[in-house]
Amino acid sequence: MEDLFAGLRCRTDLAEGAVLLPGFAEFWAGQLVATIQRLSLEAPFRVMKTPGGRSMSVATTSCGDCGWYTDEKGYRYVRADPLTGKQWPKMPDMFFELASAAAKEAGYPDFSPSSCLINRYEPGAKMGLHQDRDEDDQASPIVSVSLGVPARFAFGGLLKTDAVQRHDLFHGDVVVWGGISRLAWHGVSPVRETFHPQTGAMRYNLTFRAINAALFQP
Ligand SMILES: O=C(O)CCC(=O)C(=O)O
Ligand SMILES: [Fe+2]
Repeated sequence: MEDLFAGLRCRTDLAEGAVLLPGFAEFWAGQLVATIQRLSLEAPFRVMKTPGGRSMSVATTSCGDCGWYTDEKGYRYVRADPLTGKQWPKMPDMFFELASAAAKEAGYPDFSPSSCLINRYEPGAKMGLHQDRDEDDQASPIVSVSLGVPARFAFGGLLKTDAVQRHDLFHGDVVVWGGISRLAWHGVSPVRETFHPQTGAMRYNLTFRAINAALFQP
């Protein structure tokens, strides 16, 4: 479903340091989707396993200096893709510029992302409430871009038990959280079966993070 109302939905402060920017990536969105397809030829989408052995419901890949990874060895960033043995694809300039611009708009003018996790949600896929805490640089914010079919995003506080607010995220929406909200709990409800002209039944999410790649294993 096209988001016909992006222009009517307003910038929304979710918490101190956290903001929803409706439609911020709309101008780039078509090209972002095409670029994801190209990147996935080099570093294919795959379903990763949690350290406890459970399959994630999203399929993922990465680009940039390092990529987030999970398997029986734990959650971590790796400089080479364990599936192909090759470096992750370089982060496209357009990705970097979009993420930096969104961070600047949200009040983080110095954000320099080094890793972009690409999540692909098919109908029914979800992401349980979690914190993004595997990054060495927690002074930098997280920039999260939604593409394709909509999803219901939950954004809570610093404690798992804190109340969550829920927002529908549409094609081109961006959420940024950092500062004292950097470790806020967040998650995505199961994606409904619906259609988007650019992605079919899929939702994609780009999650930009600043990592000091030199600290991470090959
Ligand atoms: O898909 C989303 O909107 C959020 C993804 C996320 O939180 C993550 O990859 O850590
Ligand atoms: Fe996350």
